[in-house]
Amino acid sequence: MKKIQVTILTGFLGAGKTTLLNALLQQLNGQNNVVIENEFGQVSIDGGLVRQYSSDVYEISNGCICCSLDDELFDVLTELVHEDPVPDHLFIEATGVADSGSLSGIFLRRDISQRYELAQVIGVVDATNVAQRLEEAEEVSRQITAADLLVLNKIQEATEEQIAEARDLLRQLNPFAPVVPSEDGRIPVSWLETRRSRMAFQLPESVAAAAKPKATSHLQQSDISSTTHTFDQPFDLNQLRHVLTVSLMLYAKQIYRIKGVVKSKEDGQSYLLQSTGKALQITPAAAPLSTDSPSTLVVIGKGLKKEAIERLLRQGVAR
Ligand SMILES: Nc1nc2c(ncn2[C@@H]2O[C@H](COP(=O)(O)OP(=O)(O)OP(=O)(O)O)[C@@H](O)[C@H]2O)c(=O)[nH]1
Repeated sequence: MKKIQVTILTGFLGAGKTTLLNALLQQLNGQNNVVIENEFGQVSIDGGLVRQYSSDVYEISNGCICCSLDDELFDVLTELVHEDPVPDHLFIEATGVADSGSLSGIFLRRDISQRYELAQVIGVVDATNVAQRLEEAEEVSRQITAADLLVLNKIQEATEEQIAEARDLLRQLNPFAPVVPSEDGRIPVSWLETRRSRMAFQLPESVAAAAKPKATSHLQQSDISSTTHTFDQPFDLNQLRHVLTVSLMLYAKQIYRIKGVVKSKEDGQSYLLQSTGKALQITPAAAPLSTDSPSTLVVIGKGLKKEAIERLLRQGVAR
């Protein structure tokens, strides 16, 4: 029986996993691919973005699938093998703080490995900030170490020194994985061809240990958290941009990521808002994103205080 090929995308918050996934799906257009989107916040934003390129998207929000191995992920994996036709390829976008070792471990369990083959773990790295992120968040080195292929993304934004330093760090942490540079997640689709993940050769005992549901999730141990903010009133986008640009400079060590949809007072349209580090993008939403409120923003970082962030965002609401 032909097994479903699995590619796991890991990488820290905002490194470019969704961008890479969309770039790959565009190139694979017409193939029978399925996507599982796992997001850190309570509200899924990426699912809507990926759905532009794949109709078969399963969303698992509010929790890491590497921590809830017995729940939603298993349900989806069980459902997929009953699809007709059975998908050829499953892409899983892990959350930015996922433990890729545990996630890969699931595909080595005997019941799962009968129908699925872990082809590759792709680690996405932001060339402009990987050195800093390695110091700030312990998840980053684990994600890099567990990858079969490392995509060094955003190289057009990075200096030559940053790229050289990033390459050195990646080589030290993971000498096995080829490093592919990319702009906006674009890599040749040939990198997906017939591979078998290095993780697929782990010893059965270590696999079983890795894939065991843990009493406490690593998110409970991590000091990274998310807050979700919904607004019925539209925003003054210039004002919001100003407030956020200043805040991202001031709180660069606390706010890792903001993403969501905001409605503009000026033209009544919805805009996609994304920040990674100090970089902020507000662009027209290409497709309607299914959020319950006209504006929904998810903020991810360390030591976040919901009320303070809410006050800050409200400064961007149109008067
Ligand atoms: N300038 C620039 N921006 C990029 C590039 N690749 C991705 N981005 C932007 O970086 C932001 C984060 O990209 P995503 O693909 O959503 O990152 P992610 O890793 O999926 O993020 P999370 O799911 O939140 O962990 C978005 O605003 C992208 O448009 C790039 O090569 N250059």
